[in-house]
Amino acid sequence: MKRQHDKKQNPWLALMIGNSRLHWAKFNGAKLVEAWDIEHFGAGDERLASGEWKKIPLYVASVVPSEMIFWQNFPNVKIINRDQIPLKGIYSSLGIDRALAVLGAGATSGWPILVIDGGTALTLTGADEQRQLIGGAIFPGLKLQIKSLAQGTAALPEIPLPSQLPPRWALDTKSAIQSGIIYTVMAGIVNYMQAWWREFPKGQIVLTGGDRTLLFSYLESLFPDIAKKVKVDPHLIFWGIRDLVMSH
Ligand SMILES: Nc1ncnc2c1ncn2[C@@H]1O[C@H](COP(=O)(O)OP(=O)(O)O)[C@@H](O)[C@H]1O
Ligand SMILES: CC(C)(COP(=O)(O)O)[C@@H](O)C(=O)NCCC(=O)O
Ligand SMILES: [K+]
Repeated sequence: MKRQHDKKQNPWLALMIGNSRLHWAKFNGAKLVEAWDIEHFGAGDERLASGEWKKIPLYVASVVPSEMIFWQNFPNVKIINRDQIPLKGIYSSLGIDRALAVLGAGATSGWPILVIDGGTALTLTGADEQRQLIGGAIFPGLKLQIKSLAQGTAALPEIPLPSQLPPRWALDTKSAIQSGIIYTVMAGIVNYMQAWWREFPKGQIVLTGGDRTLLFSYLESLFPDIAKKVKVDPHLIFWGIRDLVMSH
């Protein structure tokens, strides 16, 4: 990527296209000034239509290939792809969001680093001190698990996620779904965390994604000592993009 702006304070935009939402950030140089999420195919951001915003460099990464077609033609767009990510051992189909989040987490918290991204899918992605991808795991995110039960059964409704840990032993359908999804997800995540710390005792763990706050509050209730060692950062992907933009 060629540097488009010599002055350290110049504005630029970052867009991460996820499977549920578009994640936007505006930077002045290395400083993030604003971040916001918008729906796919929802009301667009009217600022983008303004002439001023069209002059600002826009760095786009996407895990939804069909959405990239629209943004490719946007003025001043730089597409971010896997070849630009300074991590070793990246496999050819690794999600660019996972690669950027690990890069951003390592750049801000240090290495080895494990990122747990509670997005549409829940992903775990680790890298060691040599910035070598260790690997990770993918499973359905909280909302997707709820939706899949509602879609695949006759009697199960699509229920909301509680902001606090629900009771484990449920006596109604809504609570039973909440319990089943939340306790199994948390047990699974903690199992991965413990395996991570066995292999990398000084390794960092950072939670991100749309469900980060919920996941962290469940973690604090269930495993307070583990929660103390885990960070939460909504902007890991943007720190990864910043790392690429500022180093070129
Ligand atoms: N306003 C919202 N719209 C959609 N999902 C949301 C919202 N607020 C929180 N979430 C949660 O965020 C998760 C999606 O995370 P997000 O990081 O936006 O996904 P992606 O990066 O895959 O687009 C869902 O599981 C959902 O529970
Ligand atoms: C696993 C993902 C669907 C997660 O996407 P998200 O939930 O953030 O929208 C995405 O990172 C992806 O499409 N990955 C490709 C497969 C892989 O990473 O191995
Ligand atoms: K994500």
